[in-house]
Amino acid sequence: MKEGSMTADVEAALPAGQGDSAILCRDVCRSYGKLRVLSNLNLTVPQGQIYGLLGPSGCGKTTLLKCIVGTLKISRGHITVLGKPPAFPGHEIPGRMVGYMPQDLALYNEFTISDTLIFFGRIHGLSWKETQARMDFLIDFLDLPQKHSLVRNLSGGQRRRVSLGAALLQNPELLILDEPTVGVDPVLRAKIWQHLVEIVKTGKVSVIITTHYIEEARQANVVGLMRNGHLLAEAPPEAVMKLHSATTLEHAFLQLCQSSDRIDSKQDSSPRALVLENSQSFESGRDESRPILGLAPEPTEEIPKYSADWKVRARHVLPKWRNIAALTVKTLVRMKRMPGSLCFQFLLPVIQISLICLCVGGDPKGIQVAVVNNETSSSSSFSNKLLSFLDNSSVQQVPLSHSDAFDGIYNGEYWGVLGFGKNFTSYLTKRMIERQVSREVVDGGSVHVWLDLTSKIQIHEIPWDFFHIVLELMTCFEEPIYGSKNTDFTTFVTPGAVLSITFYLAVGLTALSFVLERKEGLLDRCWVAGVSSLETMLAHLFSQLFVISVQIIMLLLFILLVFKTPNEGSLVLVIILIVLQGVTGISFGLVISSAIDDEQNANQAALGIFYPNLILSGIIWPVECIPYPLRYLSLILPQTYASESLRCIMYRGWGLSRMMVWRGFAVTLGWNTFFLILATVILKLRT
Ligand SMILES: Nc1ncnc2c1ncn2[C@@H]1O[C@H](COP(=O)(O)OP(=O)(O)OP(=O)(O)O)[C@@H](O)[C@H]1O
Repeated sequence: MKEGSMTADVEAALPAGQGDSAILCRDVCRSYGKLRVLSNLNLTVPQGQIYGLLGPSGCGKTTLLKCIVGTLKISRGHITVLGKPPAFPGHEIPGRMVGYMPQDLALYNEFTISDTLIFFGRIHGLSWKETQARMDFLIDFLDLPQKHSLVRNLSGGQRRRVSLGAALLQNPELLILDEPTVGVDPVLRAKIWQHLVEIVKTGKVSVIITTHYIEEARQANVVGLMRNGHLLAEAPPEAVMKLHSATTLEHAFLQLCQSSDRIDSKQDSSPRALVLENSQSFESGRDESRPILGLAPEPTEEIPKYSADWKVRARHVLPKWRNIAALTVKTLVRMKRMPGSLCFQFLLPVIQISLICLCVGGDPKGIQVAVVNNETSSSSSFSNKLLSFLDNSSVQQVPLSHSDAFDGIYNGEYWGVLGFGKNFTSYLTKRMIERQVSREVVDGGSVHVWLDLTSKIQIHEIPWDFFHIVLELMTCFEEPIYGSKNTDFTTFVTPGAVLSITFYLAVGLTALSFVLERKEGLLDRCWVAGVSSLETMLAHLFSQLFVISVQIIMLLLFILLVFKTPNEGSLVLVIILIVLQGVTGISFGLVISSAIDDEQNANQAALGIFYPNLILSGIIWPVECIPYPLRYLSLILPQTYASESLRCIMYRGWGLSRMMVWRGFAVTLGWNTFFLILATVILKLRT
């Protein structure tokens, strides 16, 4: 009887019907994999009231709040927030209508307090004047330090207050605060509650707040006790205490939990007992979705149908430049606050290309070769003439006796031994004059070469020099059609290396961007403020474009002016192709960043593709040398045709009318579009 009248009290205290509710959750279910966190949950937040959501750690409060603001999708049921489901086209939830303070601090550490508030002000479309006025109020109200203080230098409690300030900034109609009073001193805690009580008085603002300090929730108009993913009670705090004759809210909740445990154990142990209990107690055999205390959803409650015309839907999908600008400025401000890292990013490509130009493709120097010359030392002897042809900057000739030369090569002192017989000149002359000579003449008129072939690159230079001499004697090289006679390996490698450096630095710049922001709750916070996945992508693209533009300018200055790499073609085409490759790198980094949650895995993914891509793209060795099945793979990679295209522009002076040139641009643009769409879709699917 007592309980029956109490339920009536509760019903009178709570507004009924959807029209009066700020938030309605009906039969809401949400799981993480196999873990069911919200189970047929029903919750009603009355309009213009404070709703205290209480419950033990891990019961699903944060998950519920994320579903309410639309950053998590529910697997069943429906949620209405301020009249429409979250993320419904044209609805400003997520957006300006909701102020969300997540449990994580979700603040940019490199920002000052004023940067933080200006950033959120921009996203909410506040004017400069409005933002400044609200900032002054919040700094005073939340007792914050000077507005130019960096967030990373604030104490834990101060950071929480900045986070609360960001949620209150735009005077939202709905405030969702996940443990705003943790780490806040009792005086300020009281002040925050007083502020919440004041703002709901107008009847236009509704608040849902979670807290671990159960007693402070007595100031809420309604409290909801959550346990195991559903609500045990939903009623004004006084009603909850009265029902359990408790003097404190904490005590009342303890009793509710115990009643709930008793029911659960009875249900588990005996299905028969359940039937018996059903007729005796209002608690037993209870439908999980119905709270022990409070309003249960009306069985006849209808789910309204919502619709939006195509213009609203289109506007909802299209990116807002205001948000892109705010996010781009945010990234640039963060970069400015890390000058060391920015300088490193600008210098790294120059260091890399310089190392490639200096260390790859040059001629070997100072290779020690033992020379055993058994001919007389006359300068007219063929052996001495041949030896004088050897490039002495590459090969350092060490005249030795036969035994010393072989001892030296066995001890690793020399890379080879060149031997000339006693009668080398006369035998060689005979070989040249006579058509048929004996084996002895052939042998005596030959240069004998013994090599240590463990270092191929150096030793190949020795027979190459002889080969070269013969070639020079026998061949008449006309002027080359493309390139120069002095073309070396560095010239071949440089265009591909420039593209590859630009691509990988861009991957490195972006691969961690979402990973860290997601981990710190910054992505969620921005989404609740109304930023879309596409806007996040585009903003990252634009801000990173600034970095890669500086990198590309420095790279080009170095390769063209310092290392004198030839460029016969249009510099504009060269720049466009390199920038587009940088964009490919950024968009690939965004794919990694949106698909992977963990820094280590994101780093591994970025590093893992580096080497195979470098080898397969024909950057350090021509594609024509790659075995066939792998060659097909090579051709679809983003840098294979692009490197070829850049070489054609720079060394052949070709333009876009040539297939080998436009093909590189087309493939690069194709990859850019694919990666950007993929990253946006992944990011959207993962919220
Ligand atoms: N991203 C996630 N992936 C898998 N499980 C998760 C994830 N987020 C939360 N959970 C699990 O869901 C359950 C509810 O978590 P939630 O953060 O909603 O609890 P809570 O009531 O807010 O806890 P607290 O008061 O400690 O913040 C926990 O068991 C948690 O481990």
